[in-house]
Amino acid sequence: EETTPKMADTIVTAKYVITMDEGNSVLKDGAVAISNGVIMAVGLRDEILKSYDAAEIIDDDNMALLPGLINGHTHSAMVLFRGLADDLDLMTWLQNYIFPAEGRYVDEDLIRAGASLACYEMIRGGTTTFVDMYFYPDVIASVVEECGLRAIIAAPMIDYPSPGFTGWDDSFQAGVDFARRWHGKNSRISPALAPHAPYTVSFDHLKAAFTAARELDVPISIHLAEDKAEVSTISEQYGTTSVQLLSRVGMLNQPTIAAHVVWPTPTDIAMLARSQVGVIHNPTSNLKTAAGVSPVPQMLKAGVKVGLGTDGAASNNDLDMWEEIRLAALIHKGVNLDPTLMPAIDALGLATSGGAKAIDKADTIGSIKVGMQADMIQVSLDSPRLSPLYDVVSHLVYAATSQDVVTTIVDGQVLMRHGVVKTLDAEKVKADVEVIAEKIRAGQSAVSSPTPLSGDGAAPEYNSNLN
Ligand SMILES: CSC[C@H]1O[C@@H](n2cnc3c(O)ncnc32)[C@H](O)[C@@H]1O
Ligand SMILES: [Zn+2]
Repeated sequence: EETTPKMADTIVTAKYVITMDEGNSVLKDGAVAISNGVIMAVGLRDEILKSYDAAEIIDDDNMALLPGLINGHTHSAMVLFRGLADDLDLMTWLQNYIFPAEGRYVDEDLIRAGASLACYEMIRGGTTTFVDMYFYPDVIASVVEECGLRAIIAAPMIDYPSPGFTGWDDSFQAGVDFARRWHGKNSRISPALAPHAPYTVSFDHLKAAFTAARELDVPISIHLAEDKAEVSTISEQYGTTSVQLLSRVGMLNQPTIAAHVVWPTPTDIAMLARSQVGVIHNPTSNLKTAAGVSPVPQMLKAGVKVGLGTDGAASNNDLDMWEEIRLAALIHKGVNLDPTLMPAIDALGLATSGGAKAIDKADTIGSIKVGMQADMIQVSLDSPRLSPLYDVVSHLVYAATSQDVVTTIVDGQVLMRHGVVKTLDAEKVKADVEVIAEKIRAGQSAVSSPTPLSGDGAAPEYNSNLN
């Protein structure tokens, strides 16, 4: 008996639909119907095409369809500092090179150009949600509004003079104002507060950020237990660990996105497992700065929510989540001498369903299920390097690259099709970046050596080269 097809906005078909639902089901010859930015049906291709009609039908051959990737920690506009300072330990990199460069060059123009380049790179590579922490968050939010991505944008708070701020008081006030302005303004943009790290924000100020976040009903984003220098500093200053310091502050009982967590103690891991903290693993950045390797399998076993991130492109040096997925699948096998750790599906989970849990958004994104937001990507399986195919998840984790992503959809809106980003003009993005890069080149050639720290425990010299 003929029934009238229901109307959808878009139907996307795929040879494999990798749902990342509770059972990690993979649907062969499947399809998804989207209406008003939400997934209204998931099923077999023939059934969906019989039951639904749509203005746009994306019915390409040989595709994997999966949830859009979630980059749980980055500093988008730092793409402008890509390659500026490499092969350094974290604190030397940060204090002697990056903080001074930020003091010298970061302004609204840099942030607009950098965030646009970062969003272009993320859409191209299949990232649909990112968690950002950087200066001028209103500018970042306006770029995200225009390009169609989804983001948690955390306003920076730090005790030292930094771009746009003379110190804690005005960074705190600006962060609170930002959160108020963007709360509920755009369903794709969630504001957050970002006290930078336990070693750059005092105990009282961490407490103030926590109290404000609770009152404003927004999450916290923070760097935590990243390297051994931080472990020593916090131990000397407070006689405890960074995780337990956050516990004293009360932050473990508040939705908190904690980046890195390379050096948790067993007690820290048990506390994190009972907390509202999501940990974001940043394997490339941690390797490059020689911070170490986060004990992710141990945290997952204990029940900690773990997602995946790139960190900024100045320590990565790109925003490619496929590289992070592969590294997360490989590195823990190697350091633990155990090939069964981090199987492919678990590594993919860090960037999708698990990442959504870590950033407290699992009820809306991270899996392909009826009622979820329509954030999904198509990966072409046509490349010779993906042939032959026996196990699609194995190929996505161990063989695919960001260049294999051909379609990126957020909130039902097609941001990239056939590998062409539709919401940002690549030529304009590159031209705008080049204007800023020229200023940075000129500035760097005028500075013969990095700004040194003026002594043990000196404040980061953000503004040392301003004026
Ligand atoms: C206050 S805005 C964010 C601030 O964080 C700096 N940053 C970038 N990467 C890292 C990292 O791995 N650890 C600590 N801080 C980092 C960035 O340069 C900004 O100053
Ligand atoms: Zn970071």
